[in-house]
Amino acid sequence: MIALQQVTKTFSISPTTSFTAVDNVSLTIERGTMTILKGPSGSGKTTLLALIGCMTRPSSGRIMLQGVETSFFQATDRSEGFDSSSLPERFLTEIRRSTFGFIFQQFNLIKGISALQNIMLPAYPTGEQQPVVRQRAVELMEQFDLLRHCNSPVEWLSGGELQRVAIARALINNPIAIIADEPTAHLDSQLSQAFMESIGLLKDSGKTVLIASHDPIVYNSSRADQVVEMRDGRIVQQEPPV
Ligand SMILES: Nc1ncnc2c1ncn2[C@@H]1O[C@H](COP(=O)(O)OP(=O)(O)OP(=O)(O)O)[C@@H](O)[C@H]1O
Repeated sequence: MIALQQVTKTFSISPTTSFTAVDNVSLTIERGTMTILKGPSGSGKTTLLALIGCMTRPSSGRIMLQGVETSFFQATDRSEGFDSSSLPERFLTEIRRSTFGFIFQQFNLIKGISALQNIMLPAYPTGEQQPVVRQRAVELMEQFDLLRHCNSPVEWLSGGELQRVAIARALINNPIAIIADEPTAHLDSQLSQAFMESIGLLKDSGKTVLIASHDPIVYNSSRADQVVEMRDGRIVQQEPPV
């Protein structure tokens, strides 16, 4: 479903110097599987997630997303898929919205608005009818046992509830894939386990899951299908081996 071919991302850090955060990475992620990126701080995990999630463009190499069901996609020869590294910006944005749901470190929920409104937020730019989005958000709140907090400002919620709001928000546009960056960084081990259980259920429902983490609870999880270890922007080990 997701294939990276010799992807490199280089940042200019001054007029004369550049830094290569992701260096010649080739990786295949099958649909409906869970892939964990592990590695020390600065090894390029977040940058690789951003590349896969169409949030930034590679300096070189190709990123292919196949079988993504958007109208744009359907108008294209599906057997060839998309090379997201060569698409114009607005198509990238559309693909990002319809393909990926994002869970960030510290969850990035907006204080002062309700849990329900937080969950609905990623759907606003799609122009979908509000009552339809609201109904879907309510259903997600029910699924994640959050209904009684529908109208609570998120600052009233516990750590576990915030985590479930973040997962529900990532699902509001019914994405094919979930991308999570260090989702357990601020959770105790019990909540981290709970997170992996929830995310494992999403995998069981057919979602592709991609997580960057240096938490052993995540990368040692029995739910992972593939663990990719990074160092200095490169893949240094992959389980199972390719
Ligand atoms: N926009 C940028 N400009 C310059 N350097 C960057 C930029 N973004 C990331 N980097 C550098 O690229 C390297 C990889 O960063 P990245 O955030 O991908 O690592 P990481 O493995 O996710 O680290 P952590 O586990 O600490 O989040 C780091 O040295 C970082 O400073």
